[in-house]
Amino acid sequence: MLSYLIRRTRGLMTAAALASILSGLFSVLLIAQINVALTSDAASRADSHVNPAWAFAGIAVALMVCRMVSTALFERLGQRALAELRSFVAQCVAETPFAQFERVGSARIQSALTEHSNNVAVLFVSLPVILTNTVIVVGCLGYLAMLSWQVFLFALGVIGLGAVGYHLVHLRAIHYLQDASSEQDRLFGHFRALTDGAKELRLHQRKSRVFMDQILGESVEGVRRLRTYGMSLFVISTSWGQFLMYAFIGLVLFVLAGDGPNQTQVMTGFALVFVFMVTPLEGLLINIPRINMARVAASRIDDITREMPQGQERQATTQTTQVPALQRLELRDVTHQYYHEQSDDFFELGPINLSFTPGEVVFLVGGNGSGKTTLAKVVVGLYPPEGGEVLLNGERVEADGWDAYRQLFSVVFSDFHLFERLLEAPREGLDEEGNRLLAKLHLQHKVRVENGAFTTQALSQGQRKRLALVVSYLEDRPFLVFDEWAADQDPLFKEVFYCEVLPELKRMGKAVLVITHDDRYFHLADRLVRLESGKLLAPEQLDGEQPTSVEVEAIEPS
Ligand SMILES: Nc1ncnc2c1ncn2[C@@H]1O[C@H](COP(=O)(O)OP(=O)(O)OP(=O)(O)O)[C@@H](O)[C@H]1O
Repeated sequence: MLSYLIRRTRGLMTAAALASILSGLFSVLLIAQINVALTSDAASRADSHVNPAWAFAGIAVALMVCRMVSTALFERLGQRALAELRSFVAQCVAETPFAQFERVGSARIQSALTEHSNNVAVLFVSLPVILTNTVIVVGCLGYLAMLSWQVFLFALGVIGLGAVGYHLVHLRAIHYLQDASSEQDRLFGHFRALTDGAKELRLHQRKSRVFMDQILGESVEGVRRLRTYGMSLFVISTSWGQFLMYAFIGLVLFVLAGDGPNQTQVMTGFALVFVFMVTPLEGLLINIPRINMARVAASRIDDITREMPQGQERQATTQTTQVPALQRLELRDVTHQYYHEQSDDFFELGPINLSFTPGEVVFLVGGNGSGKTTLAKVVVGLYPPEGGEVLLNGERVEADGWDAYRQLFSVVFSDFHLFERLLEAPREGLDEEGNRLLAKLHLQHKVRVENGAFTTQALSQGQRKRLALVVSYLEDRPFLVFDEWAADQDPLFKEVFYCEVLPELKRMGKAVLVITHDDRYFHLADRLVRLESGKLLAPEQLDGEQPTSVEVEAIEPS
């Protein structure tokens, strides 16, 4: 992921790196200039071709410009990286098969979109510091080599010793940071429970306490502890590096210095360069951990996006597929399986044999957990069948055809989501048509459609479901699916739904699949199919008996 981002921004990155390196070089030149000014006498200053004051001023201005350019460019790169990462993860989420999306889970996705992406972007803020400071440290060492090669070799030895210690501690620190990232993914799930379960938590003191202290609290604490361990190790290695630095200065000044000629000049040069080098070295030691944090975050994003393969879903966001015509839709021996990790067992749907035709209203009934919603997801192509096949107008839907296939359907799931805007392509009269439907569902005084958006969504759950019904009407797809739509409607609207809306959809030639428990209205179905433990019951077994997987044919209204 990091190398991908760096590749994507190669031009800007090279310019920013160049500016950082130049600013490091100018810093070293500046210190050399100061040292010359401090240690040279008036005669040699007069001999010099360039006025030292002007040279100093020129270098200082060049340094300022390079610093400004490098920081501004890297800041820009950081924001661009953040935007690219977020778009990339969002794209993966939008394009991955739905079952895969469910397996990854929204908590990890949230974590990737926020915290991990931020940590990667921080890298770009740290990079100029690291580059500039590396050049300063290397430049200062070079300058030291010019002053005294013995001291230079000694300095290299000390830096080598520091690097080994630093590296060993880092490996351990990264291990802690990786554990902290995994815990943080779980923490995002708890944050979601904190907001989604706001009502339940307020109603139950004990539940709230256990959740806050043991679940959320322990997770927050876990992230804190692991991050603290990791970062403390970084601090230890940073302090170790600083100690070595001062030990080195002490040894050079008080042990290695000796009493040679020009000793004061050499000593002044050493002291000046050392003191000048301390801050960049500290900057390096502080910013290197950020690179590691960014690496850990990037590898988490890699893991998450790798688990969301793209491919057959790709067309979803890159092109608009024509809604195919519907003459007949058939499921042949279709199966789908859920694996439950905790209990190590499976829920098996099917084999299912079922067909649908336009202008037909099919009711799907069955007990809780019998697999109705799962079957609806299979019918609409959210779960392409693991076994068996789906035939659209007599032709098998192939792996690359699912995205086009899904465009047949408009669904109101029981856990539906209402987007703020009506996202289907704007068309003539969309607002008027929407407002007509709102009036039909007695919502005209609460909400209106204006410029392709609902004026409010602050409505009751039942009212919001009516809005979702309006949306699916407006989408005008050939096949509509309602998952327990009427469950939270009052009797008046149940009546409107079953006795007006469904017959109207039938008249319009739509195929309709209605998941329902409203046995009062079962007689209105053209066909009733019943699921039990993932299997369709044969029509003659509707009053009980053994489930089998057979084609379910029309049941005459009783
Ligand atoms: N995303 C999922 N991952 C794993 N198992 C699931 C998932 N969704 C549903 N299941 C399992 O599949 C079975 C059928 O669930 P499904 O939601 O299809 O039933 P349903 O008939 O619609 O139930 P209800 O009437 O309560 O809505 C359940 O036992 C459930 O545990």
